[in-house]
Amino acid sequence: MAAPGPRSNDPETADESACITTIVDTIADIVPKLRTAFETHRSYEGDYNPSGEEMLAADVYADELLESRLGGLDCIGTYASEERADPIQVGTGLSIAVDPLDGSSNLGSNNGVGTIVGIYDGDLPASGHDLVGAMYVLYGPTTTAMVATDDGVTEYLCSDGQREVLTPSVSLPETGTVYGFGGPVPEWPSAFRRYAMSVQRRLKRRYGGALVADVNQVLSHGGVFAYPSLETRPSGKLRLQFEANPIAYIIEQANGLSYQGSGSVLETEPERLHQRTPLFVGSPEPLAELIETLGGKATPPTITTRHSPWE
Ligand SMILES: O=P(O)(O)OC[C@H]1O[C@](O)(COP(=O)(O)O)[C@@H](O)[C@@H]1O
Ligand SMILES: [Mg+2]
Ligand SMILES: [Mg+2]
Repeated sequence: MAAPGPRSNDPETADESACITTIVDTIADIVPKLRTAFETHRSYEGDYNPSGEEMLAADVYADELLESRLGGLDCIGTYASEERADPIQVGTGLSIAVDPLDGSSNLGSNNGVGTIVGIYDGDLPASGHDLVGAMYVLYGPTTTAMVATDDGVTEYLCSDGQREVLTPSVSLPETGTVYGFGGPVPEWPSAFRRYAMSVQRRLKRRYGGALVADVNQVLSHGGVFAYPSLETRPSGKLRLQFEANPIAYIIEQANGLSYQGSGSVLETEPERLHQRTPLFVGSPEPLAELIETLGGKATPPTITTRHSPWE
């Protein structure tokens, strides 16, 4: 068995734990407002975000509401969002990187969308190893929140501005039953295509076009999510700071694995705030097979977890 990864996420301090709790409570409180905005902010505004994507009115609304409420917390020093070119200083404390509305293109078709928050102890762009916590909200038939700290992953039901525990300790099964792969098949790298042909014989296809909703399927049933590099997107589509790092942290804290082509997503060198990365996350067995197929060496999660699948 290969040695564990070179670095681990430092356990968060009592202040960081308190800050994470306040962030989660604040987001639970604004969920009803966000859901209402999804009904009334459905048009494209003609403005483009730093990744060159046209923003929905709901993208802008969610970003402004999250900036005002999270940026107003005493424990937050920096607010950054995929909708803004640069981070903004809002005080002293932790840095948060937010995808205010993930899966925006699903709003018009009334499919699942989400919000992703990475909570870093360090200046942005930061390493995944600077994460002290991460969460996502999934706006589906019900609204749920998946919250990861170095104590593990807890799922909450968000209702009427409150949250209640739904799953106290989320842990991925060794193999699972679903897969979701993004991007046009003809543009996949040949090694990934070989892997996909193999996996689809054993797992059920679950792909809906919103990272949070697709990853939540994997966390619920076990399996694998992938958005690989493409011919037209050699660095992949998903953003490291706002999407890949927080999702990889949640998955690894739930005893799964993440990979980006040469190692754990959390090992990726942060170069630019809006840099993109290939993203592979999921249960240990399908991820180990994927890593080997892509020419890598499956190693244990890079963050120490209480229930490491490698013990
Ligand atoms: O439309 P595609 O190529 O399937 O890409 C889907 C991916 O793009 C995204 O919608 C990008 O996120 P945003 O909507 O926040 O820009 C992801 O949620 C999803 O995984
Ligand atoms: Mg997104
Ligand atoms: Mg978004």
